[in-house]
Amino acid sequence: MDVDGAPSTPGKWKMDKPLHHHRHPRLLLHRWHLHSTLSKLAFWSLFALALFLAFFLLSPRPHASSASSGGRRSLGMAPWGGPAWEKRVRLSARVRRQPGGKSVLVTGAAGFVGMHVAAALKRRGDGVLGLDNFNGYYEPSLKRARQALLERAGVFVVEGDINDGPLLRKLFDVVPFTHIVHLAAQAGVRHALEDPASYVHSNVAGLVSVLEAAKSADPQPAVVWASSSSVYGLNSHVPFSEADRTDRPASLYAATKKAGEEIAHVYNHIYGLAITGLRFFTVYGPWGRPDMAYFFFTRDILRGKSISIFEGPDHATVARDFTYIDDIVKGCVAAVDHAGKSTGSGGKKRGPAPLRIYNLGNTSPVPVADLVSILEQLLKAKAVKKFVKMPRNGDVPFTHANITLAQKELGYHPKTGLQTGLKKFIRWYLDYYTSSLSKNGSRGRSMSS
Ligand SMILES: O=C(O)[C@H]1O[C@H](OP(=O)(O)OP(=O)(O)OC[C@H]2O[C@@H](n3ccc(=O)[nH]c3=O)[C@H](O)[C@@H]2O)[C@H](O)[C@@H](O)[C@@H]1O
Repeated sequence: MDVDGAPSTPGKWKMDKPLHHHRHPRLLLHRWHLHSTLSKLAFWSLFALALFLAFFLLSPRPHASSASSGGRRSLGMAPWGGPAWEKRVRLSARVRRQPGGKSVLVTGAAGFVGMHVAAALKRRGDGVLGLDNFNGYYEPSLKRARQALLERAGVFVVEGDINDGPLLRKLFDVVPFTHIVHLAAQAGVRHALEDPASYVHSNVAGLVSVLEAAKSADPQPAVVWASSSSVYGLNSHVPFSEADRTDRPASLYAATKKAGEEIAHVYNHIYGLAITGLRFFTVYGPWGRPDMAYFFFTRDILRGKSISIFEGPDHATVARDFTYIDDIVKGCVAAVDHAGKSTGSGGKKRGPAPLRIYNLGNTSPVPVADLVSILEQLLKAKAVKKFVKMPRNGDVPFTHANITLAQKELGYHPKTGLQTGLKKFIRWYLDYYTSSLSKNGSRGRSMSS
């Protein structure tokens, strides 16, 4: 027998196929050749199909975070590399203000927090390079508008994915970054029910990819990255302090952020990377994320569409420690300045390096119903409200940050109350979407936060 199971001699074929015994032997020989050829063809076609499928199944998935996956060509991403591209990368990352100026890679730079942090670092004279995969989790046009704003400020946002190891290595070949501010992630608590894999892809695999690049770089950068208040999960000890339990996440999103904190421990322990995790508490403000409640409540109130306000058992209010973007940016910049130094080189640890976690919240939780009242007042429009029992979707009933540690070690002092912060958001929202509608190409002219 040969590989496709065809008999090795025509005679044998003839014996195995008595129905053909009356046919001429040459005809039988011809038929056998034909059969053998077809069988081989079928075998190799199947083999090629299997290879093709395996390639697609094993390739990194093209979605997630404001920056995540290999396959940049299949994503239609701009190709990277080449002298002109390297020159742009170098120029963007060049420190303008010495001494003490930093050269920072900001992942998720076309995201909400990423754009604000990249702009703030650039403003003070640091060299800043952005990285973002511009995925379609929400309005890509909003991400492009943020990118345009950063480009005008002198920040080049490389279109690429945090899971693209060769790209990250290339960036570190071109620029010896002193810091990475890693903000690329698959955000949103409730969306994890619909696309769980995207959370693992961006928040677990993507983080590992970034830390791999950081640990191999020489010199190693210090890393500051976004964890989340959601890691407190079912913790009921208020206000939430960094010492509280975080082993009872209520959503897959929270679980991936918690996993990130453990992964950070590993890279600090084995490779001497200085790593600071920041637990953000419901960040809001101009250029925000359309998947967040304050944002889509605004849109729906203006359209006269009903909004659902979640309630706990016995109509208990659901509350969040809403934190204004400018306060968060100050916390991130301070975390960069206090990040300490990684001690390793060439993938080897040379000594202990700092590993820290800080809450960045506002310390004054506000019920969601009150958030809606403020929006109504600012928009001068009545919301069509539906009070509904909080679905089992990963949301937790309340968050409340204890920020003592960040106050003490980072000098973090949030200043903006919800009323003031939402006023700035609404001003931006109306400006952005009005100029978007008028299509005069001038939207997002200024940073309104
Ligand atoms: O602080 C955090 O760690 C997290 O903050 C937000 O998550 P969340 O606080 O759930 O923010 P929203 O999705 O804007 O929800 C705000 C509040 O509105 C409530 N809500 C949401 C949606 C809705 O239709 N109705 C409603 O009452 C939620 O239960 C929640 O209490 C972000 O979406 C996460 O990416 C981030 O990590």
